[in-house]
Amino acid sequence: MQPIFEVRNLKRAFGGLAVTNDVSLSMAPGDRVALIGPNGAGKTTFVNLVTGNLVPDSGEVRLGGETVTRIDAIGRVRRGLVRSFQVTRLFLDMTPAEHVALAVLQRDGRSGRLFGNFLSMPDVMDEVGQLLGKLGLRELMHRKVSEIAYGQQRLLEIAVALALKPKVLLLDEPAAGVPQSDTGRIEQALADLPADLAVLMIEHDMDLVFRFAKRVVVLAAGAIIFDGSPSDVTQDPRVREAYLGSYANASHAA
Ligand SMILES: Nc1ncnc2c1ncn2[C@@H]1O[C@H](COP(=O)(O)OP(=O)(O)OP(=O)(O)O)[C@@H](O)[C@H]1O
Repeated sequence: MQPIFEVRNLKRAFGGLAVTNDVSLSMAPGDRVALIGPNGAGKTTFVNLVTGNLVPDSGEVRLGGETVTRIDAIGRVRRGLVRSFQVTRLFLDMTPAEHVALAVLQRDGRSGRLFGNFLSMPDVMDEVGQLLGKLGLRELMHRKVSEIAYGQQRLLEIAVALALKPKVLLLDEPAAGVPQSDTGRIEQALADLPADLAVLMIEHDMDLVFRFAKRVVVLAAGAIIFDGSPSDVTQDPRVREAYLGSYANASHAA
């Protein structure tokens, strides 16, 4: 299958430190990939380079066959490369319905109407209701974000990302900070993601990685040291040395 997403020989250094060191990666529609690696391995920097929040020193990012390396973050979102909205970027005084409605309007290029009463636009609100319903947030759609639980806020991040109709979704630790009792709902939301969506998830929780991912990519000191199946990753000596050594002593790798 043709890749929907490709990174070729991406490099970025800070000072003398090569934080992204010649990284190449490709994903096909429907892929479920976990990106793991020890603290400071360069995962966040890699995602920032991919989304257009950071500029690489060299290399290429391609989306659906088009080179997007020089296109800004908003242009990449328009082309279907979406990063999950972070809880820290949700507006506490706004409701889930408002967040998702704004994303729908932005996606459709109708953001000129942002200041209109979009809550009374039936086409928008039908979609908002459906999306929030799928994530179990329908009952809470008109509550303030500040009044809903942290796990529900994290589900709202996913709803906002899905409202943008992504082709490639980058999820940054979707279950981090969520109490154990609520992680099942996040996992269910991940399991229910559209089948043709390519998903790259950064995750420290290895149990979640093994349940979600069909493929695991390991980054260490800015370079990919493993790209293969979840069953092989634990056997790989370089991975064990770089990463899983610390995991062996804890149920959740840090
Ligand atoms: N803007 C910056 N200026 C200088 N150094 C940076 C900058 N951003 C990141 N780094 C360095 O790059 C390295 C990789 O950081 P990065 O946050 O990408 O790693 P990470 O794998 O996401 O780590 P974690 O799992 O802890 O979030 C670290 O050594 C970090 O200090």
